[in-house]
Parts: sequence; C-alpha cells; structure tokens
Amino acid sequence: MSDHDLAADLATRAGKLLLSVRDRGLPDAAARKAAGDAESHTFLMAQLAELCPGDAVLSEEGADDAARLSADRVWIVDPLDGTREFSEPDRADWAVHVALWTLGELVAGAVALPAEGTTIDTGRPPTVPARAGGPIRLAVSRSRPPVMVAEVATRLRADLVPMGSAGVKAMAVVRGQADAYVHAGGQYEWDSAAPVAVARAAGLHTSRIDGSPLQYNRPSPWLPDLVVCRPELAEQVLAAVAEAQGNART
Ligand SMILES: Nc1ncnc2c1ncn2[C@@H]1O[C@H](COP(=O)(O)O)[C@@H](OP(=O)(O)O)[C@H]1O
Ligand SMILES: [Mg+2]
Repeated sequence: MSDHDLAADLATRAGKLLLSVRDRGLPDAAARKAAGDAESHTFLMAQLAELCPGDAVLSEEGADDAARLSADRVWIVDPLDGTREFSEPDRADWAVHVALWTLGELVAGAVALPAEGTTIDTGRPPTVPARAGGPIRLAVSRSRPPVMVAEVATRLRADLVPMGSAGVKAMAVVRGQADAYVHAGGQYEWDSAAPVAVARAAGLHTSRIDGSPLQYNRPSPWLPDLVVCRPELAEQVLAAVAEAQGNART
C-alpha cells in the first residue's frame, strides 16, 4: 500500500470509529470530546506501531517525543479535529487528519470527513472546481474567528463562511465551497499538516500569513497561522493580510 493509501485508510477507519463513539449515547459534550480524542488517538497509534514500526508519530493527543526530530519519517496526526463540533449533535464539520512528513517535506496526507462519508487524500487529489462569480468566500473558525480575518474580509469584500475544523475549512477550498481559509493567533502542526498536504496536492496555495513556507516537524509544534487559497487569489489575500496586520499595529 502506498503512503497516500495508508494515510487515507487510517483516517477513514479512525473516522468510522468516531462515528460509533458519537452513536454511543454518551451523557454530554465533555464525555463525547474525551472519548473521541482518546479512542481515535489510541486506534491510530496502534495501527501505526503495527504497520510502520520504524516511524515516529506526532499526535495532538500523545506525549511529544524528541526522537521525531532525528527521524526520517514522521506521521503528524490529529485524531479528531473540530472536537467541539464533533461533540454537538448533527454537526458534520469535524475531521481526522493523517499526514506523513519525510526529510523536510509533507509527502502524503489524508483528511477524513466521517460525517460526510468522504476522505480526501494526496494520492487522488480532486480537481478544484472553477470559481463561481460573486464575492470571495473566506472560511474562518466558527468558535475562535481571529479579529484579523474579519479585517481581511472587509478589505477583500469577502463573505465570511464560519465552520469548525481546520481540515474541513481547507477541504472546503479544495472542494470549491470556499475560496480561501485564513487563520492566525494559534494552531499546532497537527491542525494543518494533513489539510495542507492535500491542499498542495490539489494545486492550492499554502503558506504562513506572511507568505513564508509552512514547515513541519519543528522542535515546537506551534504553527499559529496559515493561508490556504486558490492560487489565483494568493497575491490578493496575502496583501489584504499584510494591510490588516499593519492596521492592527497602528
Ligand atoms: N487560537 C488557537 N490556539 C490553539 N489552537 C487553536 C486556536 N484556534 C484554533 N485552534 C485549533 O485549530 C483547530 C481548528 O479550529 P477551528 O475549528 O476553531 O477552526 C482546532 O483543533 P482541535 O479541534 O483538534 O482542538 C482548534 O483547537
Ligand atoms: Mg486540531
């Protein structure tokens, strides 16, 4: 099995497990969050240990092991992204992220959208649909929308599209449901690694908000901002971000 297929298979199966956790009738949102995070993490760690015993893993739910910094192959996983949305009945905006970093680059990845029964991976990246007319649609965090992103939307005359999960927002751009995803102020490598791997494979622009490259498997997993957008909008979006930040500093 290729690394693309393995990423897709693991994300899909973790997603099915999460659907069963959701159907279990747990008493409240806190219990659903805790069970979802823990069970998906345990599943992915066990599978990776069995199938790729020599590889390192960086998971949101696991203790960070510095051995990953000298490993050639590192899986960067978020067992449940959009935990808040997962815990709310009937919401579909949550995801499983599985990415593989090898020697400085993201080389494979998959984002499962279990409530939609879909997984999007780097092996068969979809064709991004042509942009419909109308204002730019800017995907933004539903629960923690950065102030800066509202300013970017004003400058671009864009419509904000709030939704949960970094993976769901990046896949919204891949699937043509949004034109750009901008985040700032906080995130970790596991929140963006698989979404960015898939977005790149689909031909989208991905970068930090200052236009510099997103880099993974760094000593600190803190990676607080990103832009994922249609390539033809990259210059415009990055210019709007720079203006919004300049404004915030004055
Ligand atoms: N300011 C911040 N600091 C730390 N993590 C943040 C953050 N804003 C968003 N995130 C994380 O990024 C992911 C997507 O967030 P959002 O749905 O708000 O766009 C979530 O991951 P988890 O659900 O895995 O915790 C969330 O915790
Ligand atoms: Mg996350």
